[in-house]
Amino acid sequence: MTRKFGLIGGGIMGEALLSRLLERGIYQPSEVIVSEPQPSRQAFLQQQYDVTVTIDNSLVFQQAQEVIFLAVKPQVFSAIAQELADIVLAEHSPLVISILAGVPLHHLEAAFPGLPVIRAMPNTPATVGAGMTAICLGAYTNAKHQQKAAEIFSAVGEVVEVSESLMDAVTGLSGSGPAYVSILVEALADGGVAAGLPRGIANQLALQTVLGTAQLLHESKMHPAELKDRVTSPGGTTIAGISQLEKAGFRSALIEAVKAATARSQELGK
Ligand SMILES: NC(=O)C1=CN([C@@H]2O[C@H](COP(=O)(O)OP(=O)(O)OC[C@H]3O[C@@H](n4cnc5c(N)ncnc54)[C@H](OP(=O)(O)O)[C@@H]3O)[C@@H](O)[C@H]2O)C=CC1
Ligand SMILES: O=C(O)[C@@H]1CCC=N1
Repeated sequence: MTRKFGLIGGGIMGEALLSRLLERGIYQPSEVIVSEPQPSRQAFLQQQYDVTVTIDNSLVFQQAQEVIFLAVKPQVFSAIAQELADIVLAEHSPLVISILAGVPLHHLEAAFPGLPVIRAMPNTPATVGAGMTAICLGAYTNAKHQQKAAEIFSAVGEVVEVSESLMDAVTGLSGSGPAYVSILVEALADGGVAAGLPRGIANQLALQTVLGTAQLLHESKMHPAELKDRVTSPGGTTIAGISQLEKAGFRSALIEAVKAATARSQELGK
């Protein structure tokens, strides 16, 4: 049986990628093997996607001819590297793609000697095809590997290539960003409830405001400051709200959040 795509770690991000790759026909279920330790998760992945699921990472490593996709927590990376250390791949040289926060190319390349490695940082909107992924290329990659990674991550959203020195900052911004934006949506809705709106309507207003604003910025290519100015009437409601945001350090809180997440990504790679 020829497997092309091996996924190590069938959790949130692994499944997000897998589901879109299958949906897009980039891989057929019979070409995919997934390793996952949790029995209930194994059963779910097998039933939902009709892929081969195993508990054995070495089987994935040995069988996947084209891509080994690492989607485990960074904290289990060294255990997996040890587990796979003695396996020699004689007949194929798969591209290893890692989405592990913080784990640098030189650690990945040491764990998979001689194999082409790409470090990537996607985000959870990948689940609905609206992801943002940054990739950086390892020393043993060529244009074909670059194209393969671009094909995989294009299936779940937009892709940019950056130098590795920027990957921790990418992680702090777009990798972690969906959590910050979710808090923003939740807090906006809470504000609406505080101002007297029923919860359901407040949630709908908050979500559509964030979605619509992002879409408008995206489609118009308008600078965010310009859109802010367009909303803000002299002596009006918006400037009253913005004054409060500035007083509470809203901008600074977001800047510091991205910096803290970047620093944590750097720590995870040590
Ligand atoms: N969540 C996010 O928004 C993003 C996450 N990432 C990165 O993606 C990676 C995965 O994150 P996420 O999907 O959120 O995490 P999850 O915990 O949802 O997924 C990890 C999966 O790996 C499984 N696993 C644990 N140990 C092993 C092992 N030894 N061999 C094989 N599988 C194993 C876990 O099983 P079990 O649950 O039983 O432990 C789990 O199903 C992380 O490195 C993270 O930094 C990158 C971008 C965004
Ligand atoms: O929180 C984390 O560590 C991962 C990496 C980016 C998003 N989630």
